[in-house]
Amino acid sequence: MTMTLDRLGVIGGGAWGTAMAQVIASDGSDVLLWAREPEVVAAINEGHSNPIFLPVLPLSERIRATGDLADLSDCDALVVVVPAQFLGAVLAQLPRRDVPLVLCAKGIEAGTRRLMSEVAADAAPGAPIAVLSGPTFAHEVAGGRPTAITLACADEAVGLALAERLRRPGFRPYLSQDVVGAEIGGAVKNVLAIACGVVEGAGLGQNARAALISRGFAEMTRFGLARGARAETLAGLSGLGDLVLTCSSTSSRNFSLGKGLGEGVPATELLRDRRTVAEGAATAPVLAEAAREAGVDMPIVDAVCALLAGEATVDAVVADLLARPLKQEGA
Ligand SMILES: NC(=O)c1ccc[n+]([C@@H]2O[C@H](COP(=O)([O-])OP(=O)(O)OC[C@H]3O[C@@H](n4cnc5c(N)ncnc54)[C@H](O)[C@@H]3O)[C@@H](O)[C@H]2O)c1
Ligand SMILES: O=P(O)(O)OC[C@H](O)CO
Repeated sequence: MTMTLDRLGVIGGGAWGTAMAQVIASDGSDVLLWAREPEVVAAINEGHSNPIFLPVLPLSERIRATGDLADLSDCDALVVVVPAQFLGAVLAQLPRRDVPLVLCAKGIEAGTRRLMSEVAADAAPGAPIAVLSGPTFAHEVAGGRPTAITLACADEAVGLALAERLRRPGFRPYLSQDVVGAEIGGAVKNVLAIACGVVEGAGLGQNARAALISRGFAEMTRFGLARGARAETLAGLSGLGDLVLTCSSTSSRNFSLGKGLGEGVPATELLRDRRTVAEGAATAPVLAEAAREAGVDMPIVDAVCALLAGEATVDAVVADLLARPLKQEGA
């Protein structure tokens, strides 16, 4: 069976939705993007730009924006780039829920602890589901810089068709059938990026950052394996690759949030009135709950939760992490 994937739609006009629309349009394809904010719709249609979420870059004239989800009803597949905590509400409003959905949010739903594929399967039971995740700062991707990413889909043929449709000279998807693994890598790395930002903000040094990336990856792996992920997915682009990226740069909103915490600014202040998303802040407490439920030890994630909740100082969480009982590195 060949799949028709001519008309692609993008749901979400933030930085990553806009960058994905730019990727799709880069071979001359028309793409329709749904944005929640009327000013984003107007800026894309009238000025071919998105000064709110992806400033500076001129966008392709092939991108057309709409504020009405019904306009996407004749799309053959939808790239869904709504932040994790809003995915369920937006998918519930989709006029058509049987076309492939390519999920791009990196997070776990608060309250329900559902992964994004579980949210989508509940909202759109007939839709083939894929996850697109990896080390991909939106401004670099939109600017055409070389990028590799994981495209995970349980149905190998659907995954291949989507990857063929989305690949571009500078944008290379790697295929996987491990949807859960790709999702867990993206969700957990955001929380660990906050921790690395704390290390930077508090001036704890580069040894501490490397230790945190390495021990954070051990936490990601323990949790992922407990949830049925494959080790090679966690060590791939959507896991370790994205962890390294976001733990190394203030281009990461999660890292920047952590940097503020490390400088002593309360989370309430850092998160107040922001328009851009730092997914790790919402995912951290729900990830910690899910880990406890699965009997998985995630001390760095617990430390991030304590800092976000204002329940501990940086000095105290660092001292606690270093004073834990000695253990085997692989345990
Ligand atoms: N920015 C990146 O470089 C990047 C790269 C890969 C993946 N992602 C992931 O993509 C997802 C979207 O991030 P982004 O960077 O595009 O967002 P962003 O921070 O640029 O913009 C915030 C987005 O949230 C939306 N939003 C706010 N309130 C909403 C509501 N009530 N209902 C629905 N939508 C609402 C806004 O419309 C906007 O699209 C996140 O899960 C993020 O982790 C981002
Ligand atoms: O800015 P962040 O921290 O949301 O990271 C963006 C992407 O997830 C990087 O792959």
